[in-house]
Amino acid sequence: MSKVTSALVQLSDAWFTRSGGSIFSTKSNYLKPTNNNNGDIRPVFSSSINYTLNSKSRVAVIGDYPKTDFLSVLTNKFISHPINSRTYPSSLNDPVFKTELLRFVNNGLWGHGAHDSTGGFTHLSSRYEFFKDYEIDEIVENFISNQSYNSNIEFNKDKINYLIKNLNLVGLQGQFLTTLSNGQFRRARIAKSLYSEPSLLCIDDPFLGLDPVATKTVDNILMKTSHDENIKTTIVIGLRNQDDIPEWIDEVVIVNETGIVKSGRRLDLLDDLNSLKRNFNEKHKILEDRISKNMGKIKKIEQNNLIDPTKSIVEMNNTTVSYENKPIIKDLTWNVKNGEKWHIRGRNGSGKTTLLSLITLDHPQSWNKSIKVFGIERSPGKVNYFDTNKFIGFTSPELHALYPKKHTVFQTISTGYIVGSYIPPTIEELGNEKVNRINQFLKLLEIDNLKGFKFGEIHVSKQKLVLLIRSIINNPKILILDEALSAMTDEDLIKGKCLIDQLNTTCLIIGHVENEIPKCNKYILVNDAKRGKYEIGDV
Ligand SMILES: Nc1ncnc2c1ncn2[C@@H]1O[C@H](COP(=O)(O)OP(=O)(O)OP(=O)(O)O)[C@@H](O)[C@H]1O
Repeated sequence: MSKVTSALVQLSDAWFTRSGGSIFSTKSNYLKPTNNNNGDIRPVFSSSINYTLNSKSRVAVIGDYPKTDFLSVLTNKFISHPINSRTYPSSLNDPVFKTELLRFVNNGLWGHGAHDSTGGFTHLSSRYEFFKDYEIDEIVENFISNQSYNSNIEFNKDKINYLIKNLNLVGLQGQFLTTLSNGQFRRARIAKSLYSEPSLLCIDDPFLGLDPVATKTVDNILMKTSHDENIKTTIVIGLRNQDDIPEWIDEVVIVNETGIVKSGRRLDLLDDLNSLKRNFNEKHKILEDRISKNMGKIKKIEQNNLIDPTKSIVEMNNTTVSYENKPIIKDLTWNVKNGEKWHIRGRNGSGKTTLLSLITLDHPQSWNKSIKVFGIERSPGKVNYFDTNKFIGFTSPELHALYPKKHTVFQTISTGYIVGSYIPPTIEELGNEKVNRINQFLKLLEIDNLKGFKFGEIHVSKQKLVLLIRSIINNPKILILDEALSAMTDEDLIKGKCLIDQLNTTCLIIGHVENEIPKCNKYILVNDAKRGKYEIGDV
């Protein structure tokens, strides 16, 4: 019994549903939930769960998307059946007991618009200000300490300085939140969660979209917090089967759709963890073969996309972009030829997204005569937003977070035919040819069964696949993929990569994780430590 006293979460023969339903008898003879395909009342896992999470234990939950479900179970997001099969210590009645789930991708189920699933805000750089539907901006330091909304709460300057230093946010404290890069914003969100010291903090994919240095930084602070007995927060992280598990993790819980497959000390389960990775690699290979064969058919759809490889598509000639006199892009001379596939490299905050937003005219400083896109100089009268973007396909974390969740998958893809609007055209407006093309892509990627589902109702990974199809549906001359394949499941990732590999469109690709990057033949390294010096080469 002594363990129970240190238990933070206790699951005893517990079943879970995403929302309330009447599948359980209200009497004591509780019924096993039926898999009746009836929306939310299906159980989250197909078997019951027994598990104890002890206070200050260092745990990683490993699995494909069920790991997110398991973290949701721990943080009280799902309903337990019977109700008392999940218990927290008596301190649950204590107002300071708090659980939090931090996620970096919004699946649209728990949040809308610029709000994300944890009630924070979705990163929305100034480059995409036109997406904003209400004012969300605030200073980084206030965001972390929650000052903007409650200036009466105690402000612990030492703690904030410690977090800012240890999450490498020095110099950014006074910057507006919406101006942070993706990686900077994710670190700020981790700082905010750590600042509020919840009793239990579950972080799903804590290293998502981080460069190797930032990954180490985040790893370090999570390790320190986990070991520091003066900080009451217990940290649980969610990782995919193929991810490396940090050494400071003592305990792992391997999950799949059925529930817990195995749990125990990390060092005792090394064989199981290695076999998960091996399976992942083998499955990856088999899937790659199958999908790439299937994807060959895309060539047929794309055959009229003839390309002259000698033609320049993007030219920058000594281009400079500055924020408050601080250059982010400095004297850049860059030439992208038709059909080339570029990997845009560089650390978080180095300026990769800024660079690409110059091309789409999303950046206020894109009207710069040193830039030519499709051979046309950037000056008012010569180019306009709509004509330029007619030929550019685009997907990014910002677009994903803010994309309306209420349209069907088919409608979502159909908006790829329209520049600057997210209102889907009618079938009549689309016409047969476009309707067929959408259907062909849905079929090739084996997601035609999702066609009528609402975008917000499908899994995050499938949402990313849908946005990828949306970005290529109008046969773009330039395809901009900003972290397009991150946070995808194994199978969807391979599908996404194979799809991009088959296209002969010019591609500009941002991605930090090697296996999430489609084949590229060129790269440019944006180096924030050496502004004005760019490494450009063949891959
Ligand atoms: N309006 C602004 N004022 C000041 N700094 C800004 C502004 N907008 C962006 N920045 C800074 O410009 C830099 C480049 O941001 P950008 O989003 O292009 O980086 P990135 O390389 O794409 O990063 P990540 O890999 O994290 O997505 C960042 O350091 C960011 O804080």
